[in-house]
Amino acid sequence: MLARMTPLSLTPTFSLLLHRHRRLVHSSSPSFTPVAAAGGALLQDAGATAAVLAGAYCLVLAFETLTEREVIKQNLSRKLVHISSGLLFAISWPIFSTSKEARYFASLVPLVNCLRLVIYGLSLAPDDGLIKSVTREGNPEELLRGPLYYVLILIFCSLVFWRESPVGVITLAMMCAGDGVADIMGRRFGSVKLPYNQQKSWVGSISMFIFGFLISIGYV
Ligand SMILES: Nc1ccn([C@@H]2O[C@H](COP(=O)(O)OP(=O)(O)OP(=O)(O)O)[C@@H](O)[C@H]2O)c(=O)n1
Ligand SMILES: C/C(=C\CO)CCC[C@H](C)CCC[C@H](C)CCCC(C)C
Repeated sequence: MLARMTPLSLTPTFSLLLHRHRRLVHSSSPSFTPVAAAGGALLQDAGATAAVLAGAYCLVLAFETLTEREVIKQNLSRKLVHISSGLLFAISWPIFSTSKEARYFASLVPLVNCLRLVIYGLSLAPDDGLIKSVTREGNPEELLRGPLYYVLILIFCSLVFWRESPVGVITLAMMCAGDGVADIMGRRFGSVKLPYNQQKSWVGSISMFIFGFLISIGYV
């Protein structure tokens, strides 16, 4: 089934962006050279990395603030960061250039967040806000489990699959939307548990597949 899917880079949205980008580069510079194009791509990727890094920082900060002001509970904040950060990260991929290096620039965003989690997870520096918004019980060591594995998967998907294969975005859709919604629905309506795992419910598991599938279709 995957083999028959249109590669992400060739879907209408992506090819339109690519076409516009090429037209812009050619029309704005009559003396167009490959060196100028490479410089343009580098600049575009550096700008996109800075913008997505700022977006990631603001997203975590927004949830820190909401949790600190007790607008939402810590557990809900953690799940909402879980659902939104990976999905928004994948949505940001088209703003990177079509160069070979673009995926390395994009993966800098989860890499920086990975370093952040390691630094605060090992308590090398304090960051109560981050701990409140992305952990379950408020222990710094928790940053080194779920959140750290999460950003490692973001790095892996951007480096290995990038926009060339739908496998990366499907993985992210299942991990972010599927797993996140399973938690929210399962806790609320999941009284009937799976026979082989009393921690998971039928409602949670079915919601995971439905939401993961729907978001995957949206991306592909
Ligand atoms: N298939 C699932 C998955 C989750 N849940 C509900 O969601 C809670 C949290 O599940 P999960 O996200 O898998 O576990 P966490 O320990 O929170 O793991 P993570 O760090 O990945 O969020 C479970 O206790 C359960 O109530 C469920 O009912 N059915
Ligand atoms: C709470 C989490 C997992 C546990 O289930 C997720 C932790 C997420 C990180 C702390 C922040 C990750 C940010 C992303 C790399 C980039 C988001 C970019 C976007 C444009 C907002």
